[in-house]
Amino acid sequence: MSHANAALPEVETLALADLTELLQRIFEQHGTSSEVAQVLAHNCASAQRDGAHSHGVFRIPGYLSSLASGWVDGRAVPVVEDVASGFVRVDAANGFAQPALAAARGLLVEKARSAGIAVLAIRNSHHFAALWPDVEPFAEEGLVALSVVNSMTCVVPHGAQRPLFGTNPIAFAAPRAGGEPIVFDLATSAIAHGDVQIAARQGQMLPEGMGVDSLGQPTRDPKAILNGGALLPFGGHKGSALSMMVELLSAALTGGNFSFEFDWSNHPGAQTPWTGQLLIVIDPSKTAGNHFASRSEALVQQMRGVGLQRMPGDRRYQERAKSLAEGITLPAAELARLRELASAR
Ligand SMILES: NC(=O)C1=CN([C@@H]2O[C@H](COP(=O)(O)OP(=O)(O)OC[C@H]3O[C@@H](n4cnc5c(N)ncnc54)[C@H](OP(=O)(O)O)[C@@H]3O)[C@@H](O)[C@H]2O)C=CC1
Ligand SMILES: O=C(O)C1=NCCCC1
Repeated sequence: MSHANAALPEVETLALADLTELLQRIFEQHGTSSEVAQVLAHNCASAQRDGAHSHGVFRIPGYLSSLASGWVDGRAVPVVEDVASGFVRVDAANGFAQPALAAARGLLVEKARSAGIAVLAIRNSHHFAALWPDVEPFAEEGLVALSVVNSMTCVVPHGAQRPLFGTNPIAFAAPRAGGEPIVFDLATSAIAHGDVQIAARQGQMLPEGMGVDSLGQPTRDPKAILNGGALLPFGGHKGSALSMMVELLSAALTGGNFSFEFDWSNHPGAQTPWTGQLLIVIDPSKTAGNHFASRSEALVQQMRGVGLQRMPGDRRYQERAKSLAEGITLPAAELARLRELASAR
C-alpha cells in the first residue's frame, strides 16, 4: 500500500512480518549466516515497529558497511560456557551480540530460575542496536532483567577534557500485573549518537548541553559533534558515574573491550562497536513469592495517581500497537533502497 501527499514524501506501509523477512534477506545477501540474519532482522524490525528511529532500519547501512569491511563476522558461531552456578559466559567470536544472547538464553533462564539470579557475560561482541529488546522478553516470562553495553569513545567524562566513554546504555525490565512490562532503556550520554547522526542528516540543531566541538566548546551543531567534537554524559557527574559503571560491567567484567580499546582505523566502513555486554536476570519469586508483579503494578498506579502521564515504555507500546494494527510506515524511497539491498548482489 502506498500513499502520496503534495506536502509529504511518499510513504509505504508494510506488515511487521514482511519487514522482518526483507531485513533477513538483506543480512543474508551481505554476509551473515541465516541464523544471524534471523536474529538481527527480528531485532531491527522490532525496533522499527516500536518507533525506535535511531536503532531501526536507520542502522542497516552501518551493519552492511561493517560486514563489508571485515570488521565483524556475520557468520560467527558464539561459544557458550557454563562457568558457575549463577554465571554464563559467551565468546561471541567477533560476531553480533544478539545471536550470542540467543545462544545462551535457555541456560541463563534455567540458572535464574534455579539459583534466583544469573549473570550473562558476553565478550568479543558487536552491539549496534537498541538494548530493550534484550531485556523485555525476560519480563514477559516473569523475570526481572538488567543489561548494559558499552559502545565507542565519543563521550567526555564529567570534568574531563577529551572523550573516553561510549554512549553506554542501561536497560531494565520488570513484570507488572496490570499491563505490559515496565521497561526503560537509556543512553548514559545526554543524547544517543544515532540521534546526533539523524539531526545532522536533517540539518537540525540540538538542544543545549548535548555536546562539544573539536575545541571542547559547547555546541548545538550535530555536525560539529560528529566531526571532531564529542557528546556529554546526561546529568553531569551522575550520568558520568553510570557510564563508568557500564564500561566496568560490560568490558572489565566480561573480558570485552572498553569503548576506548578497539581500533577500527584499519577497517574503513566499520561502525559496530567491538565491546562486551552484561545481563543480570532475577527470578522475583525467590524473594517476593507471587507478589512482585502486583507490587510493581501498585507502584505504577501510585505514579499515575500523582499525575504521571507517561511511563518509560508507554510511547513504544503505543507505537507497537499502531504498527501491529496498521503496519509499519517507511518513506517509499527508503523502502526501495532496502529492496535493492535484498536482491542478489
Ligand atoms: N547499542 C548501543 O551501544 C547503544 C544503543 N543505544 C540505544 O539508543 C536508544 C535511545 O536511547 P536514548 O536516546 O537515551 O533514549 P530516550 O532518551 O529516548 O529514552 C530513554 C528512556 O526514557 C523513556 N522516556 C523518554 N522520554 C520520557 C518521558 N518524557 N517520560 C517518561 N519516560 C520517558 C523512554 O521510553 P520510550 O521508549 O517509551 O520512549 C526510554 O525508556 C536506546 O534504545 C538505547 O539502547 C544508545 C546508545 C548506545
Ligand atoms: O546511538 C548510539 O549511541 C549508538 N548506537 C549503536 C551503537 C553505537 C552507539
